[in-house]
Amino acid sequence: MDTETQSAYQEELQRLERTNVEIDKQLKRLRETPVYYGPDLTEQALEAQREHGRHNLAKAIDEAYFGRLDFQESGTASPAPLYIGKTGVEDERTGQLLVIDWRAPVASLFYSFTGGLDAASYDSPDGLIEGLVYLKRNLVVRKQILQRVVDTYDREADSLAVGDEFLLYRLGENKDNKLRDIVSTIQAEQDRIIRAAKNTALIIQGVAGSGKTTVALHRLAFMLYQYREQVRAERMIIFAPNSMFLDYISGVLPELGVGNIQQNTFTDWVLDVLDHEVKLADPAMTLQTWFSLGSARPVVDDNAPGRWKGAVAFQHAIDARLSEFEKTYVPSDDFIPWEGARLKLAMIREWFFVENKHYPLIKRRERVVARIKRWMEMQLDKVWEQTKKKELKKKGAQRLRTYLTGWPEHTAFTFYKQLFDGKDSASNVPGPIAAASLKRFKKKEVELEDLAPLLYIHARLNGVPSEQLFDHVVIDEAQDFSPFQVAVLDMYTRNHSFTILGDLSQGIHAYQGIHDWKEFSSLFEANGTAYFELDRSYRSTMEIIQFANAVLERGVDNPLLAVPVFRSGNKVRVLQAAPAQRFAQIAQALTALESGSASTIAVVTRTERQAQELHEQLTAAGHEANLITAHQRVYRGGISVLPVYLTKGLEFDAVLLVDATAKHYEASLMDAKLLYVGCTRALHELWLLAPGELSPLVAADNPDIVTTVSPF
Ligand SMILES: Nc1ncnc2c1ncn2[C@@H]1O[C@H](COP(=O)(O)OP(=O)(O)OP(=O)(O)O)[C@@H](O)[C@H]1O
Repeated sequence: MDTETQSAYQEELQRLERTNVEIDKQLKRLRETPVYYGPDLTEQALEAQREHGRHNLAKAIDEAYFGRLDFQESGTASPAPLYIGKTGVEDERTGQLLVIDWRAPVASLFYSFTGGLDAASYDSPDGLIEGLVYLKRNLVVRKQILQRVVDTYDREADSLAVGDEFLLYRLGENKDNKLRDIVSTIQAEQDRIIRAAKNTALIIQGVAGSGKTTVALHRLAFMLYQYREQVRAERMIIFAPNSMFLDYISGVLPELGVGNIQQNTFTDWVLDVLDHEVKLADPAMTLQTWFSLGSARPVVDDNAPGRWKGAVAFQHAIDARLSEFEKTYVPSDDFIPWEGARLKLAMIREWFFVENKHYPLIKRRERVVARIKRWMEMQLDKVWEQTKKKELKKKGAQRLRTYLTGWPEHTAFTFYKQLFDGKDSASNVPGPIAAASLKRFKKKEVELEDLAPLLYIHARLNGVPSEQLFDHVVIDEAQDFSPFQVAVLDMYTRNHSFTILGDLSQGIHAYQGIHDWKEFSSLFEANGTAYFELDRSYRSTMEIIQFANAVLERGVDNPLLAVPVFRSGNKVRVLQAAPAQRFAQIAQALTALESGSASTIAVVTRTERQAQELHEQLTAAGHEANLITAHQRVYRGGISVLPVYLTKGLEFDAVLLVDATAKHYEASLMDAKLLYVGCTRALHELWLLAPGELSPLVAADNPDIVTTVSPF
């Protein structure tokens, strides 16, 4: 350590000790205060405050803060150090802020400031505050101990740019089985998204590893801080592609001190709302079909069932059918409960179409039927003779039952099925889709692409109760969502408040997902949506990113390429072998990677069946590995064997991509995206094995980033 670093370290050590003592003192006092369980409302509110304090201080006690920014606000005499942490801490005696919550307006300077001598500014509740930044310092504190002090900007120093040194140190670390928070190194372009206004449908196109998932989770934590009066955690939701992915990201929000946010898949959420009236066909079968090899794979175009049923045009067809249905829903006759009593059709229509117009269809029916019953009661009141009255009452009830058979009580599913029976010209469902759908519906089974239309019909028939409305919705891997899915989610979301994120280059579910973000933005008012692009990739080394970019360039027209953060590592290894050597080569490569420093390793196959077979072989050969299939709910880390399409969203220290051959990855758009997804999962090491002719998507001829030399 040079003298300057030494003195900075000493200074920070003393300051940290003072802060730790204060946090300790406050936490001790709060823990010693008996918990109030009584009925007094004021006491209850005070107890809630104390509990909040206990929770926050317990978080702050190990790691009080991670950053320092010296800022001189215009009009003040000297710079003041601001310490930024995961939660704010106040000196009880002086009221001075010892630690500033990373979500507070002033803390945004720590992230948005990118260097230079010019004035910096941030938005505060009192307007724009301007001033000069003198120092930006990163601090690593673990269990109250100061481990590292790194100055990333110093006004007095030679270089005035904010340095990447600390970021690179964090990116170079190994990963375990959970995604982590990034509060100490949020980048300026990510911070803009995290702090974007609430009532907007935010659409984010971000390259692989650009931090989309991480940023979305931080955005939720920010919203709960900034808009605490308007949003509740339990009314916010994250939609992710599968349960294993949800498990993988489940650590971030608690690390940020946020609990109770719903995390779900679109499928499970819809099935719940529909009260499990239908069940989903095994998604593993769907995946196996769409990810089968070469010519076995069905054609992906706008007539693929997912694209067709996910289109806004289908929503409009359903709208037309619902309007038609509404017009003809009410029976066409007067209601005659018994001779001598007649309820005119005009009256029933008046109740249905005028008086209850604002209710959803099923509710309207319920209200009108209740009204008819009340009308019958009134007619019966006019009859004095009790036996007669009883007889008429029975008859009336019977006739009402018959009358209502012409007025069926539809569920979303019974209504939806009709669209496919060929009698309905408005829906115009292509023959093959209708036939396949009806076959499934007989078993009360539906596919993923049926869920949005079903929920839409459900909402139109029954309305959306206010307790089912979300305050904010995050859709991760949104390129795999259809416009219809987003449109129906919008019905369940207050103020169109969305964070929609994904990467078109990773659109491997093109048979159901979008091809352009405009398919989503056109669903919202022009001034209610904002679009961001993230093109820097933080996950992988420079070599891996350049290699993966080359894969994309070979298979995709005008690809969105990732810009690597300058973190250099080992070259990507591309090793060829004879087909007969396949397993021996995989086993040797895995053993070599296991002996390195990687904590998490993925062995990536092209299909699920290959993953199962390889897992068996590896286990028999003594490797301890977890097989990941479409049904997996928990991600365990260590060595995972999985098909390439299930690696989406995950990351591993090392990736061993087997079967990188021409047979498994053709020169096609879909295969290029698949291979790109597989390659971009690697943080530090990427190895590709090709037992046979090398895939035309793989460029092994750039010696700066690729080696073909076998280490074994
Ligand atoms: N500002 C940052 N500081 C440190 N690490 C970061 C930062 N941004 C992203 N990362 C890291 O980069 C990796 C990728 O992040 P994340 O999974 O959120 O990206 P993504 O865009 O959702 O990726 P993909 O689309 O490829 O699944 C994670 O390990 C994350 O911790």
